This record gives sequence, C-alpha cells and structure tokens, in this order.
Amino acid sequence: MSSVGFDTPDAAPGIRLSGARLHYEGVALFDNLSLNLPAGRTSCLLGPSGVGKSSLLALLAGLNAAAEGKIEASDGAALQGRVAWMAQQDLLLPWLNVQDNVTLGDRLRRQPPKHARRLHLLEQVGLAERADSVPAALSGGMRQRVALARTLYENQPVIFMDEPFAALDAVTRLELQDLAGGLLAGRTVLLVTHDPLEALRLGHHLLVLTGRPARISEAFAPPGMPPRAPDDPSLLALQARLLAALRRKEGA
Ligand SMILES: Nc1ncnc2c1ncn2[C@@H]1O[C@H](COP(=O)(O)OP(=O)(O)OP(=O)(O)O)[C@@H](O)[C@H]1O
Repeated sequence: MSSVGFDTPDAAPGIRLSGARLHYEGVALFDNLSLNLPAGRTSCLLGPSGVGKSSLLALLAGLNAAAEGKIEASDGAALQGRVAWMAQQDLLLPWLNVQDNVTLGDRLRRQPPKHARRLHLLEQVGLAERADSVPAALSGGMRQRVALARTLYENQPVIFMDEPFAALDAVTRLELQDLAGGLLAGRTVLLVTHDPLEALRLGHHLLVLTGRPARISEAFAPPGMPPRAPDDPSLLALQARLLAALRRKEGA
C-alpha cells in the first residue's frame, strides 16, 4: 500500500465458481460450469461471440437472478460490495465534468468526493489537466481513461471488465492496456476480451470459454508478468494457440 494509503484495497480474494447453471428460453448456456480466479491476479476470458462471457461476468457479480451456482471468495467473506465494474462503453454522464464523473459513485452514495484520491487517479491516467472538461471534449481513449479512473476510485479488490478497450483504435488500445496492466496490479480481475493479444498482454491466466453448454476448453498462464510487450516473440505462438481454440468447433 502506498504512503497515501489508497493505491490498493485490502487483500484481494481468490474467487471460485462451482455448479453454475443458466438457461435462456430452454437452452442451457451453462450447465455445472466451474472456474477459479486466482487472488490478486488478472484472468482473461476469451470465447466466440454469444458463448456467454458477459452472462458469466453478470453471474459472478450476482446480477443475474435467473442463474444458479456457488460463488465463494477465498477469504470466506461475501463478494457483494467488493466488486467494481468497467464496460466497453465509457458510461460517462455527459453533463458532468471529468472529475465529477470519476467520483460519481460517491455522488450516488450521497458522500463527499475524496479530493486527494481523485487527483491522484487523474494524474495516474494522465488527465489531471482535463479535470474540468466534459466528456464530449475528450477523445475515445481519454474517455476510457476516465472510466478506468472511475473504476479504480471505487477501490474494490475485485474488478470485472467487459471488453473495456474494444472500441479503441489499435495504438490507443495498446496504451490503455499498459496503463491498466500497471494500475490493476494486486487486484483480482476478470477481463472479458475478443482480442487474443490483449489477453496475452494483460492476463496472468487465460481462460477460453467454448460450446453450449459452455465450458472452459483452454486454461493456461503465459510466461512472464503482465503487461507484456506486444512484440514479445513468445506471445506469437500462444496467439496461434488461442485462435485455434476459438475456432475449434464444439466437440472437435
Ligand atoms: N436476457 C437474455 N434473455 C435471453 N437470452 C439471452 C439473454 N442474455 C443473453 N442471452 C443469450 O445468451 C447468449 C450469450 O450471451 P452473452 O452476451 O453472455 O455472450 P457473449 O459471449 O458475451 O457475447 P459477445 O461476445 O457477442 O458479447 C446469447 O445467445 C444471447 O443471445
């Protein structure tokens, strides 16, 4: 923990999901699905469109009333109230400036904003100079930086991210990956992405979800620590392995 005391939350727990079941209109999306998210690590979840990645995130966050399954944190406490969320859309409120968007959670909780924490995060994402700008005055990459700062402002030990950088151009995406890779360190993160390179750059662990009902068909840890360099030659072979897993038909 830093001297200012708010860089990292209390110890991030590991998460275990077991016996997950989810049916939509008689079709089993998950049937007895299990997975582990290691404590303080980033797990990246890949899978073909429609396989159920977003549904799995919602299930783990306790947001899907139709789903069944046991969700356990390694410290024995409930996950509820310890999860922050970041989506593909920045979800910034257009009538609030950057700093008020970062502290939106406090506003919704009717609590005063934590000024030092807000400034610290805006500095970390390189937007301290734009604290008074409205979202419409920012580029897409800047807006996602604000969204990242808002997610981190919540200072939760667990973070679920649903394709957070998918809408960005390739170079901005690499920059945001570097930024996120540093700022998410120490938290238990589940990041859904369609981009094998993004998963290989940011993940301590990679999971591939395929089939119906969906199952984890690949799970491995790339060498080295994230954020990995995009031109790291060892990632190329792993990228091919991921693409093959994503293209494999169910049961093949
Ligand atoms: N509320 C719902 N009611 C009925 N079907 C749903 C509902 N939500 C999701 N589905 C279906 O469940 C399947 C999985 O959806 P989900 O969004 O979880 O997939 P995904 O892997 O995240 O897809 P993508 O990569 O395209 O975002 C899809 O076939 C979707 O149409």
